[in-house]
Amino acid sequence: MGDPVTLQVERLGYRGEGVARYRGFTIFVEGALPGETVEAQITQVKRSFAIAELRAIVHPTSERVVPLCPVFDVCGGCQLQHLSYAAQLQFKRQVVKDALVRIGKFAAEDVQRWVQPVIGQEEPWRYRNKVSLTATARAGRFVAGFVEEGTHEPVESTTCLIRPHAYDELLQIIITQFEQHGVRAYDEQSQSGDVRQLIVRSNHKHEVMIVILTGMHELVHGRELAAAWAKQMPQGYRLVSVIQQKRNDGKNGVRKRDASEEVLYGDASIQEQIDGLTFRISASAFLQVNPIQTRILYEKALNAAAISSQDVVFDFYCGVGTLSLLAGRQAKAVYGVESVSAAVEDAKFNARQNGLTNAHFYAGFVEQVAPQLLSSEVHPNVILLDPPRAGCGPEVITALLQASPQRIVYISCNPATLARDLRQLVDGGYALQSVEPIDMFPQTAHVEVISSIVLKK
Ligand SMILES: C[S@@+](CC[C@H](N)C(=O)[O-])C[C@H]1O[C@@H](n2cnc3c(N)ncnc32)[C@H](O)[C@@H]1O
Repeated sequence: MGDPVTLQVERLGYRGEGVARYRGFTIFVEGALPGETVEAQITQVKRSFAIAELRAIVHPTSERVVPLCPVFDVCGGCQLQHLSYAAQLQFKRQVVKDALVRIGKFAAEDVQRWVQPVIGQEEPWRYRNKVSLTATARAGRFVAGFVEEGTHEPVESTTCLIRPHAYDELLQIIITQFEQHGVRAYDEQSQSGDVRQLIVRSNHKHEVMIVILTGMHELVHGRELAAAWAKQMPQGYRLVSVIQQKRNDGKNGVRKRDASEEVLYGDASIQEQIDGLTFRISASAFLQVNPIQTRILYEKALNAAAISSQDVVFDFYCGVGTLSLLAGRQAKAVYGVESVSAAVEDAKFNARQNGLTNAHFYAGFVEQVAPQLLSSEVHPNVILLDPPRAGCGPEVITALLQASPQRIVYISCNPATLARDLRQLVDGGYALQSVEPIDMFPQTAHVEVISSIVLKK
């Protein structure tokens, strides 16, 4: 503890930190890159690993680049801005391969064959269509930003290179008006103040939704502020919705589900177009955050699913029905399941507004709905899975194995849980055909993966 050490960095850990060996210990050094010799100081020692703080780079790698963001060192939003984009993509492919070998226990030669190169983004900056910023009161000021890694503290910055340029001006307008009207950011210490989170989302037409997350109380001046923002939008942008989401934080900070929503301006939702279909998205509903890569993600997923007009498709974890309806254009029928009830209402509305009468949506947890749906008389040939980071879990996989569809396309944002679930599917009689990683989150350590799985004859 406290020792200064010189380390040879061997690889990147899955969170993008440099990994080195020192006296039998694995040492994680944030900011260090593979192939580098660095000086670091040990700051935490655990049983089998230690954490060290980077002090100096003795020999940098040729893949090191200067991070463009002024707060890259502290902000938890990006982890890889110091690594060339080509090397970021190689790293992400390796993360997927490692998870399949270590967690999925698949043979390295098979994994090498299955895992394709990562599909990168031509312009890997300013790609997000949504930001969720944590708000805090700091020296009497309203601060909102991505949090510092491992803390709840937002990092203050006037810009962010993974969100649209116009958001800089937009957020400045919102925050200035909050300050002028005495709307305060929530202060954890005194447990007072109004705004806990600020969410901005926009679509390809540059229509904007602002969501203000507060406690259960009324937001004083909320409607006036929203109307004022509508008149001050950055050039080319139009405000279409301002929502106050009220949440009651239960004991020990556990968030109770008795949230309510109030429309302070415009509509309760925003619309987005994907591949010729129009989707309504409510404030609490999920939408992929990188619209350019999403089109590729869906195209690859649908190719892997190879849906014909005879196929019955189940889309588990379906959000507002984006993939379900794209699949529904080709299928005999599609059935979507999603836990956020507002998203399910959006999905039903989206089926109607796109004239797709063969799509059906159910609200509930896949763990509970899937076994019922799969034991009913509707038999799926194709199942699409797109779970959150936790993956599907054993009950869902067991229900899938019993239903035995011919094809499963599993979209995952977490290679570790994907590898765990794939192992169960393969042991249950499926064969893994291909694993296509796609970079939905350039500059971060996250990677999205599309896996194609077929029932063995
Ligand atoms: C990664 S998103 C995918 C959504 C959709 N496929 C898309 O591309 O927009 C995962 C979705 O699963 C929902 N979800 C999370 N846990 C769930 C569960 N246990 N059962 C049903 N839906 C769940 C989330 O609300 C979210 O909409």
